[in-house]
Amino acid sequence: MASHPSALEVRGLTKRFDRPAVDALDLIVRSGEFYALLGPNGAGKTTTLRMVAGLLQPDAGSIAIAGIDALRDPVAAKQVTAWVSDEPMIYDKLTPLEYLEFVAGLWGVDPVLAERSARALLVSLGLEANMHERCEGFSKGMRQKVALAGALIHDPRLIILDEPLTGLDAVSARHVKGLLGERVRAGCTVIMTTHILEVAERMADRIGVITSGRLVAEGTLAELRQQNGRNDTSLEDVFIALVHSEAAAA
Ligand SMILES: Nc1ncnc2c1ncn2[C@@H]1O[C@H](COP(=O)(O)OP(=O)(O)OP(=O)(O)O)[C@@H](O)[C@H]1O
Repeated sequence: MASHPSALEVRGLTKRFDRPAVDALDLIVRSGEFYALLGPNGAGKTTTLRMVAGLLQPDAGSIAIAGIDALRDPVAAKQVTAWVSDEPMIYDKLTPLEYLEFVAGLWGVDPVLAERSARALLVSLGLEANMHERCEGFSKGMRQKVALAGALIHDPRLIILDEPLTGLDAVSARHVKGLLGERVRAGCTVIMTTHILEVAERMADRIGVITSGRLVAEGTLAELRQQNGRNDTSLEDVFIALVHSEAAAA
């Protein structure tokens, strides 16, 4: 995957419910970058990512993950992709270690390697002390971290996260950010939605802004500022200006 220039290439992606949620969206995320997908509530971020992750069938368009046609070959695409939703689903009766070993087994990861990776993931997410406790007593934040570890256990090259930091305390958020930063430095690609603009500002190589199912701005923070003639303002100011101007144009 590292050899393919784009980790994700979406063309004309469209999904309609009672009205268009994603509207002929074109989006390219380069291999090895940390890409933050921003947008107001209902902009179409989750719908886009659910289609990319193979959980929702598009009405039209194409999705290529590291050059793999994800609509024609969803299994190959999923093999290199992690999906972390904002509603973590884990097995309550298992301990985190058992859960990770179970997920690794589904992916066919060698058991010795799986146990080593599982322990390393749980340690880096601050769950070392809870490794052998059943997940049923865990808080939402702890469950979120177990779900994240489960999504990373098969060593995916493209990591897609929908609001991964919501509900996490400062220490847990730091663990998650640290882990994602590490993965990017190791050559993985991260695509993340967030309403925490400060995180996008600090972590993202590039930022895309979606409103009404379309990409309305994209670039580094410096480029977004420049495009908006706001050279010394925060991402929050740029974001609000963008969303206002799109709403006014609609
Ligand atoms: N299963 C569904 N059935 C009907 N409408 C849906 C469904 N899922 C999403 N939508 C609609 O599609 C639009 C885009 O929703 P989506 O969840 O993708 O937005 P979002 O950008 O992720 O928003 P948020 O920031 O609030 O999570 C919204 O109008 C939403 O109501």
